[in-house]
Amino acid sequence: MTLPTRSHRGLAFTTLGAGCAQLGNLYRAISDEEAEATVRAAWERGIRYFDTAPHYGLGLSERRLGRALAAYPRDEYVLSTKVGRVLVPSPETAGERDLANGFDVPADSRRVYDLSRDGVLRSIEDSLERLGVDRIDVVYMHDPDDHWEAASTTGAETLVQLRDEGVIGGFGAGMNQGEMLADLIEQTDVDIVMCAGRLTLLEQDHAERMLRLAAERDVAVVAAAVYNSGLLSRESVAEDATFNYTQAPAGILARARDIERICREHNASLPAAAVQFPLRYPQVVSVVAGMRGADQGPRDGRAAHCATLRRTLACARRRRLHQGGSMSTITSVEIHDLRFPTSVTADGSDAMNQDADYSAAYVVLLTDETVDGEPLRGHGFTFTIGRGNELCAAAARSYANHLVGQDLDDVVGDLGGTYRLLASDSQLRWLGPEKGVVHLALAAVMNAAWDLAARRAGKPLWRYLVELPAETLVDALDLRYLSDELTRDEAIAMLRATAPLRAARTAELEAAGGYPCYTTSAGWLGYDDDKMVRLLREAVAEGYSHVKLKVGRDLHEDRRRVALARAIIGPDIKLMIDANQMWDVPQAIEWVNALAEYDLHWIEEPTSPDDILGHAAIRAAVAPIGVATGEHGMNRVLFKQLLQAEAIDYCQIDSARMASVNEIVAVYLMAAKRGVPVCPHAGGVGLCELVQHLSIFDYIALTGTTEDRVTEYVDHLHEHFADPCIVADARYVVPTRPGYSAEIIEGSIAEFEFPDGGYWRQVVA
Ligand SMILES: C[C@H](O)[C@@H](O)[C@@H](O)[C@H](O)C(=O)O
Repeated sequence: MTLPTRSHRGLAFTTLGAGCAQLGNLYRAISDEEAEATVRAAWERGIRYFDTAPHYGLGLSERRLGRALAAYPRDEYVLSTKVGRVLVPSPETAGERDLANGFDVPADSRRVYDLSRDGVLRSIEDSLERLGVDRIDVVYMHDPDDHWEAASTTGAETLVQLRDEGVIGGFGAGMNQGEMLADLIEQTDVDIVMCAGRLTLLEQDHAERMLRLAAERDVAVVAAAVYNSGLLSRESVAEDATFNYTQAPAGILARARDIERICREHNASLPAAAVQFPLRYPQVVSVVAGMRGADQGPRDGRAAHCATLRRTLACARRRRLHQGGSMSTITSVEIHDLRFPTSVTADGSDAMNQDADYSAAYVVLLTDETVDGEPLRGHGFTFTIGRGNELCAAAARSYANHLVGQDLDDVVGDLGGTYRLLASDSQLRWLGPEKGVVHLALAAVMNAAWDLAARRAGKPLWRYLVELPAETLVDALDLRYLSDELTRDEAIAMLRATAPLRAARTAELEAAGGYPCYTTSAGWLGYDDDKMVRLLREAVAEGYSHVKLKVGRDLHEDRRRVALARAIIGPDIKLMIDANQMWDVPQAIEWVNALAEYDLHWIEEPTSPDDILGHAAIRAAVAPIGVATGEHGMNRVLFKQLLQAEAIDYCQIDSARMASVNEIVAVYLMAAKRGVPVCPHAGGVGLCELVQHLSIFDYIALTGTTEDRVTEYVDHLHEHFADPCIVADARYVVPTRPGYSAEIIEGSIAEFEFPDGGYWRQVVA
């Protein structure tokens, strides 16, 4: 089995390559057997890219590597060597050792720098012979720092010719600097460059231009000396470690320790992170690391989630540039498992969920910034109904930890990047993907990130979204897997089209008293008739035009309750029913039609939330009663299909199940394109606080209408929020305070934290 490969111009490089200077007795002599065992161990580890040079031990490395590789099929590995230093016999020094150049070999030849046509041809001919092969895949000009003229003319021209003749697969240069490599990419026809010690955890500045040009010109990059000659090669940075071949200066040691700490916080090994780091650049095809002995050399090992690590390290670097000064970061995260005992009073009860304790896996992102003297924080949560909330809390911690230590500008200035950083965690993703506990947890963390962004901007979330440029908002969205339904350009065009209308729409909505809502508060299945009737009467008095009842346990009972409700609310108020996934498709059709005489507006969640075609079948069979679903819609792809299959009349996104604005606005756009009203789900703790922002955004930035649109409202638990939603005259009053209205007050956390909050301790006692 080989390590993963990255291909470039027909050559498949394993992402880890073996640097073979040690085979030439670098610093100390090794035996031929040891050399062979080293190569064998690399092969067994899956390495299929080997790099050598005449310079390494005056040809010894090439000879040993050639002998060891003869055991393997030539087509199965990539081989590179170098030109520039031509070896010429030196009988006068034959009795000495080559230690001045770092190699413990007899100095029976010497190096003459020569990138003339003859020099290059001779060097390659000798290398072919020493390696015992008939072709070399890649030839690098070796350290041409002082030989620009020859490298860019005769050197490059000769190698182009050899490439055309098929003697070599491709060519480039290998150097300890980025600038000249960039110049070579710009001015010659190189295929690949090897950059040593300048594209590492500690150093990237000198590689920036090279990387940019390599991307533009489709030139591959190999990173070498990624430990900066020792400093990053051990789990802990040693006091006497070397940096680029000399004793590491104090400043460099401090930076390396900084990185060591960050690695530790991300549960990553420092050497593994050093090897992984350059591979984050798509231009990099391989990291070449030195090998010695069968048991040594680089291992893929325990690497961090690299995207996180990379961002964190970039942040650490910027912090140093700011000299510890003005930069703000996410300093820590708090996670709370909050459970409110709603099952005691049957609030929230339905046919499927009879004893819901409305719960929140609540996330607070803490920063070292203040706004008007108050600490800036981001608050978010996902909603569950009790048991299992601890799983969401644990998963939320796994995600939120990625953000700790990150620059606030990075996190809130690029919420698309932040989302991708978390959603693409290559290990957590496996637990979904994009569904279940991990996705709920992602929703909690991203809700907190959006809250943070809006608070920092000093705007309520709806306004923050409305005022974002179309491209910026679209770049924050997750449009992956949606392009067959909605392209980036379409999304931008839709948002741009409403830009001139937004100010007027905002004023209209405010003048109208806010966004219309319906109430479910009277309709919980565990309420007796008296309570239902009382609450329905209150709803009518408060001006609701729509109310919803839970159904689905007993048809006989449902007929009785629905008839009673209709009698109380009269003929004009729209009545919706909600079965919370109780039925199979035929049963749903039968049951709904048996209640149809009570003039129903929609049937919600008639069957499995995943059954797209089932919803379509029900819709066809119960029309004109509409079909609504979505509170258990796991992700944007499910909504895409519900829309494509024309399976729903009302789209009920859930603000704490899909991964926040990044996913939800994508669904809003798809629904708007198809003309399907979005009527968000909000039967839970805190969901009303969130969805008001989304509905208002929908009105102002997308649809401009409230026709046939109502957002759910349930009158529970708002007292626990620092900025509770306000509903008056059956409308969500447009919120004005900064953020996503997601903050839960300290006292409620102390009381309802599970299992140690005041309330729960008392229950257990
Ligand atoms: C268990 C919950 O209260 C659900 O019944 C609730 O979310 C409901 O489905 C709704 O539509 O509000």
